[in-house]
This record gives sequence, structure tokens and C-alpha cells, in this order.
Amino acid sequence: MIPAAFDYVAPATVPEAVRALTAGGEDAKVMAGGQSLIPVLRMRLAVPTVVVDLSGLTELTGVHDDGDSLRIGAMTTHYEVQRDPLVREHARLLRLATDTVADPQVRHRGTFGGSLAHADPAGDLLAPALALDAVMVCVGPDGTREVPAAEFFVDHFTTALAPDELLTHVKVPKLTGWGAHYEKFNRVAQAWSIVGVAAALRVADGRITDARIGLTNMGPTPVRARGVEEALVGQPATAEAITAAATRAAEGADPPTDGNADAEYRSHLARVLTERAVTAAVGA
Ligand SMILES: Cc1cc2nc3c(=O)[nH]c(=O)nc-3n(C[C@H](O)[C@H](O)[C@H](O)COP(=O)(O)OP(=O)(O)OC[C@H]3O[C@@H](n4cnc5c(N)ncnc54)[C@H](O)[C@@H]3O)c2cc1C
Repeated sequence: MIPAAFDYVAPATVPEAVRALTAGGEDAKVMAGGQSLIPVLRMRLAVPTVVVDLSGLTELTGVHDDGDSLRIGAMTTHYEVQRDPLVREHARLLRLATDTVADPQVRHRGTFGGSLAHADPAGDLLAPALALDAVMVCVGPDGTREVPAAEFFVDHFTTALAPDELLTHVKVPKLTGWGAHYEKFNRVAQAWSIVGVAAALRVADGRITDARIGLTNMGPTPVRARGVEEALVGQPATAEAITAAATRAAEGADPPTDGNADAEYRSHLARVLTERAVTAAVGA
């Protein structure tokens, strides 16, 4: 199918983009790399009045050092995130998760902000953003507001962004020196996650002192595995402690049943992948 007709605007500044969104009303759509939006338009799952293309907004690209956190522009591509030295040093979990996203073509066009704004429960960057306590910087006609990841993801493909707002940056607190791992289970190479586990941990004198665990595709939004975190902190970084903590991975999750896996199998995967992710993060 081809998309229904829409107006196209390519703003040169963020205020211009906001004005175009506001003028377009409820059915205006932002376009980043178009990796998810174009198929949605072609299937006519969305019939926007106007598409506001952010690709000219160079101010929304790149990774910047903001002291205690990194500021990542929404239009930074997955490829750029993967290769950025600041991300490697201070947000390794994000880099490892980005490595698992699709294939080089998608990683060259797809953006960090687009993935978060799209809020596909199977998207691999949502759980790391949640585990890292990232903060979304959103700009609309009333100005700028900051939304913590825990409040940003509202439902399947639904975020706290209003139709006339855009995500400009993401603040990612630095976890320098922490161990990290992203464990993804998918049906074929380069496919979306059936379940994924994002783990970031700090170990001192053989004991786990901090643990952040996020789950991909274990509910309509990414899930923070608080039970596992509680069970890990203070424990020795041993296989026994990790196995015991991982049994709590599916607590509080609401995994879907679909053509790839049923809810019970997803809960099993969450436990197994948590054990693997934490083990790898401890050894990292
Ligand atoms: C073949 C294929 C395989 C893929 N596999 C994976 C995978 O394994 N794991 C994974 O995580 N992802 C995967 N993806 C998705 C990929 O990561 C894209 O980055 C993601 O779809 C977002 O695309 P985009 O950045 O081009 O945003 P777009 O497609 O342009 O936009 C997506 C949505 O977000 C909104 N949006 C975009 N940017 C903003 C913004 N700054 N402010 C407000 N709203 C915004 C748009 O309006 C739209 O609704 C895959 C995509 C394809 C095509």
C-alpha cells in the first residue's frame, strides 16, 4: 500500500518543528529516520495531516558530556550511539543493547529518540533507558519538561509525549565502571526481542553493591525487575546468589502471549536470561 496524502514540513529549528506540530493538531506526526513510521504510514495505521521531518535538526544529534550524565540527542542514530566513546565509557549497557538492534542499514537510519518515542514493547532500548533511570527532555508549545523513563512509557506504542511535543534529548546518568550486559532472545538473528534483559551492576570486594535490571517485552511497557535488584544487592557475586535472584525476574510483569511465545514461556525466558545477563555483567 502507499500512504494516504499528507503535508510535509522539514523545519530548521526546534521551535519551527513545534509550531508545525501544533498547527497539524492531533494527527500531526514527527518523523525521525522513518524506520517504523514509514511502514506505519504505508499500512495506513496512521493517516497524519502533516509529517514533520526532524532530519534537518542537527542540534538534536550527538552525545554530549553533561557532568553526571550524558545528553544524547533524539536524532542520534543507533550507529552513532554504538561508536560513541562517551557511551562506551559511561553507558555501556546502552551500547550493548544498541549492538543487538536489527542490522547495519536500520542502525544507520534508526534513531535513539525514535525508538523510545515509538515505544514498541519489543524495542531493545526501552529497558536499558528504564534501568539507567534516563530522563526524556520533551519540548512543546508550553516549553520544556523532563519526564523520567519510569513515567515516559505509558502503554504499547504510547508515551507521555503529547501530539504537539517532541523528544529532543535523553539524559542518561553515567554509570562509569559498572558491569553491564544486554541478553536478548529472538527467533532469528537481527530480529526483535521475544524477551530481553538489561543488567547493570556494581561489585565491590566480591559483593554486589548496586543492581539495575530492566526487561524487554515482558509487558506493554518495559519492566524494572525490582525483586531481582533487591535480591542481588548485598549478596556475594556468586553463581548461587545470581540463580536465586533470577527466580524473581517475572515478578510483577505482565508478559504477552503472541505468535512468538506465550506468557508462561516468556516468564521462563525472563528468569533464564536474567541469570545470564547478571552473570555476564558481574564478569564484565
Ligand atoms: C527491519 C527492522 C528491524 C528492526 N529491528 C529492531 C530490533 O531488533 N530492536 C529494536 O530495538 N528496534 C528494531 N527496529 C526499530 C529501529 O530500532 C528504529 O530505530 C525504530 O523503529 C525507530 O525508528 P526511527 O528512529 O527511524 O523513528 P521513526 O520511524 O521516524 O518514528 C517512530 C515513531 O516515533 C515518533 N518519533 C520519532 N522521533 C521522535 C521525536 N524525536 N519526538 C517525538 N516523536 C518521535 C514518530 O512520530 C513515530 O511515531 C527495527 C526496524 C526495522 C525497520
